[in-house]
Amino acid sequence: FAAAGYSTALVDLNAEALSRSQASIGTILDDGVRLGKVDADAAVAAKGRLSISTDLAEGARGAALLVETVSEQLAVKQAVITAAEAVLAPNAVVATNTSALSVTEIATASKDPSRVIGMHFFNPVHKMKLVEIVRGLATSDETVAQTRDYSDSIGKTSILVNEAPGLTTSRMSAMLGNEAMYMLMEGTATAEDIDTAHRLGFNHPLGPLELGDATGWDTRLAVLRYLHQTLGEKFRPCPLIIKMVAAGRHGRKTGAGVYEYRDGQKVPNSGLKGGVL
Ligand SMILES: NC(=O)c1ccc[n+]([C@@H]2O[C@H](COP(=O)([O-])OP(=O)(O)OC[C@H]3O[C@@H](n4cnc5c(N)ncnc54)[C@H](O)[C@@H]3O)[C@@H](O)[C@H]2O)c1
Repeated sequence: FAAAGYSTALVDLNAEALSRSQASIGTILDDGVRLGKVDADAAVAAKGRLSISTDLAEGARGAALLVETVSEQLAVKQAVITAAEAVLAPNAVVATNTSALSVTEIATASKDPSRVIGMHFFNPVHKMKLVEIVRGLATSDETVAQTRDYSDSIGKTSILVNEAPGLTTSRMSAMLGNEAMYMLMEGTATAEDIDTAHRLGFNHPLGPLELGDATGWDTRLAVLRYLHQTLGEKFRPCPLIIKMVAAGRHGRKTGAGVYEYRDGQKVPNSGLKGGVL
């Protein structure tokens, strides 16, 4: 937002997280200048437009747009929205970056739920073009249009999702990862070949098994269980995922998932063998 010309306030209760964020945004802009993607003066101006604060009332005062990205807990998000609304500009758009919570439910904390909407960004945010805009039950057409304009103005491509479990991206990604694990479990192909098939056959930057290792199969399993509960049988978690999580093979972060990792690097030919059940 700061790079696109908006006066931007970054708010967090944790002062250390705030300084780290400000420093990392500075590094991203400096790298952009070095790579010739960002004009040097524009980078200086963007840094100048970014302020940090541990005080929500100070950071949000008079703002036309709030994008809350606090911890993925309903009560925390609702409390932030209630507090921010006391100081935001009249008719401000209140956006939530939630990945899995209900925008409709978050909006019940607002004095005007028609102004509340989902604005779901993807990591790393400065590189990833997509924003999923999520319409809750009460979100107005005007709020959708304003949010689309904000998204366009920062150079993102937005899609509109009528609130549903897993939106579009998490739902498809969960299905793909689950199916890949069923194939591995059945011995259809090796882990390496299943990932290669997706990278070379579909031009996916990562195969579904290495992506699951990066995301963490514990997180994946939680998402699948939620989708199974809300959307039905087709999302039943693959038994191999349940087994791997029980064994502590959560992925990169535990040093092993479908593959093994040494010093953060994938060990060649370390994929779980097919037909393991
Ligand atoms: N991590 C991702 O890749 C990703 C991608 C898309 C969306 N999201 C969503 O973004 C949100 C944040 O995700 P995260 O992974 O950064 O979470 P996180 O828990 O790592 O960080 C949350 C931050 O919120 C701060 N915070 C908590 N309560 C606060 C309060 N009352 N006021 C101000 N700051 C407060 C914390 O200090 C912390 O810095 C979640 O809703 C998540 O679903 C995350």
